[in-house]
Formats: sequence, C-alpha cells, structure tokens
Amino acid sequence: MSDQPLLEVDGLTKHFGGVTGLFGRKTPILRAVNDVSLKVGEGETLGLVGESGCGKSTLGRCISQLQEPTAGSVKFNGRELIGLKGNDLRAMRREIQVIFQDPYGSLNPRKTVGSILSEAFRIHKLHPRAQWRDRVVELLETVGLLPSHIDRFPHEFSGGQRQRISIARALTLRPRLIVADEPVSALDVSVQSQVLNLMMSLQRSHRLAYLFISHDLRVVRHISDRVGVMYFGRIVETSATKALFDGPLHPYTKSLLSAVPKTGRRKNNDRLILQGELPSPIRPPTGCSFHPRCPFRGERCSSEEPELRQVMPGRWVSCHYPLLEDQRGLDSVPQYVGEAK
Ligand SMILES: Nc1ncnc2c1ncn2[C@@H]1O[C@H](COP(=O)(O)OP(=O)(O)OP(=O)(O)O)[C@@H](O)[C@H]1O
Repeated sequence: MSDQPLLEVDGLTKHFGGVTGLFGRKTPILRAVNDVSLKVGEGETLGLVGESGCGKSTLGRCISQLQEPTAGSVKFNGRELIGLKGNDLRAMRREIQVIFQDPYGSLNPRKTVGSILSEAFRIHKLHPRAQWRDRVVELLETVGLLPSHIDRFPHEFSGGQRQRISIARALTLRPRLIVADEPVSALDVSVQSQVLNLMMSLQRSHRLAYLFISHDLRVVRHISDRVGVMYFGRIVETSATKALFDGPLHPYTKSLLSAVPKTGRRKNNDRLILQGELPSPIRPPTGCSFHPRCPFRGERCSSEEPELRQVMPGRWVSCHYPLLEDQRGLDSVPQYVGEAK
C-alpha cells in the first residue's frame, strides 16, 4: 500500500430533514452519519459492519457521491470529491463504482445483458462501437458467465448470476474502488461464497479496493483486510480483521461478535448479549451513543462523547473504557484497564 490512501474520508456527516415545511415548522433532523473518518488503501478491502439502520448505506452513498453529505471531506487519490460537478464528477464515477444488494432491482429488466453492460461505454464514449460486443463478452467471461448470455434479459438468470452481471457492470469502466453494499445478502449461503471468491479474485487481477458493507460478520471476516464497526452513525472501532475478531475492544463490537455462534472447541465463554435497540436518530443520547445499552458504562459515558482514538498500532476505538482487560501488552494505555463499571 502506498503512503497516500486511495480513499480518505474525514468528518463525513449526513443529516436528513431539518427542512422548513408547511406552516413554517422544521422537520426533525435525523443524524444518519456523524463525523466518520476512514481510509482505504489501493487493493485493500475495508469491511463496514453494524446493525440495520446504523448508517452504513448512507455512508457508502455519500462516499460514492450518490448522496451529498452535510459536511466533511471525501478524497480519492488525494483529490476532493465533494462539490464536483459535470465532467469532473463523471470522470470520478469511472474510478468509484457501486454494487447493490438487490441485483434484480438495479438491472433494467427491459434491457439485455449486452445492452446493460455496454451502456457505460456509450455514456463515457469508450471504445469504438464495433468493439462493444467483444468487450462485453470479455466482461462476461471475467465474471464467470458465458458469451451466449449476452442477449438474455436479467429475469433469465439466478440471483448469483445477476450479481455477477452487476459486478461485470461495475467493472466496465475499470474502477479502482468498488463500494459493495450488502452484495451477497440476498443470496443463498453456497452462492454467497462463490460471489465472494469471485470478488476476491477480481481484486487480485484488477488491483481493486473494496468498501464492503454488510451486517453479516462471517462474510466481512472472510473478505476484509480491515474492519470498521459502525454504531448509530459513527465508527466505534477499526482494526485489522484478525485482531478485531480475536479481541474486540469496544463493548459494541464484543456484543456483535457474541451474537455469532462459535463452532468446535471455541466457545463464547464471555458472551455479551446486547440489550435494547438502536436509539432514535432524531433524539440521540447524550455522551456516548452506546451508553444506554452498555454494561460497562462508567461515569463519563452519559456526558462526554468519546473520540475515536488510537489505542495501539492499527486499532482505533471510540470508548472511554475499552475492554482492554482481555488484552496483553497494552502498557501504553493502562489507565483504561479496570475502570469499567
Ligand atoms: N433518504 C433518507 N431520508 C431520511 N432518512 C433516511 C434516508 N436514508 C436513510 N435514512 C435514515 O438514516 C438512517 C441510516 O440508514 P441506512 O440505510 O444508512 O442504515 P444501514 O446501516 O445501511 O441499514 P440497513 O442495513 O437496514 O440498510 C436510518 O435511520 C434511516 O431511516
């Protein structure tokens, strides 16, 4: 990975509402994403996990410029994307592509696969028209489909094949980053692994980076180099994948991992079962947004919002009392050990 990250997000915030409606009344502000910062290196996969409604998709849409953020910065290859218009925005769209959960909903049912896959060539004026068919056949083969599929319509394919078509469409412009929003959640488990393996092999052959959004920890663990855990619009922990799964530091991460059954001799001896539900994004709790559900909350938690801070190389946690008692060799931050309630 080079020093400059491919994607650098700083303080990204997205609020909905807050508009003045009829009779001069303002609609409530819904804080979907709050002050999120993250980096993705070239050829790297950052997995993003969290409960439904925590803001993962909104963050993905703001990064890929499908939604305008309320505040913050999104730099791609060092260049600010927020505020880009016209040709500049179009050029950026070639570099960052999106894959959605529902491949059927995102593929035009009235168009053939050939027409769906060559659309980007037309819009971006790529390749002479006479070459489009050959290019589409190449793309189909790249994602494990057949040249004969070119004249078929999306409804003639299985869910896994449709997701392969979505992946092929994302590849048409040779992007460097793909924001994949729950790309395998609608698929059977056996098909999930085929699509994940395809994405991983394309990553190697095309040097792709992924921002991989999923609520499924097994899937994220399989594909990610690093993981960001989101809670209530914020990233509460980021870490290399293995370190996160071996020893979660944020109580929320621990509770998420506790919900995944362990097999064989590895048992969940110290399970942390999460109580309650996500708070209302219209009426956020004071202090740490996780404190109403946190069994480890201490005095500061209801009044002071914790910063996302580095607690060891490569690990960032937003918690006043991260669960360091599980860890060894953390002399740099002893003041947090044992302070938890
Ligand atoms: N266009 C919108 N207008 C208003 N509120 C929205 C809009 N899009 C998302 N939200 C709200 O923002 C919050 C975050 O939603 P988002 O879809 O980003 O979460 P998520 O973690 O991706 O959840 P899921 O996995 O269920 O899609 C939710 O409270 C949602 O209701």
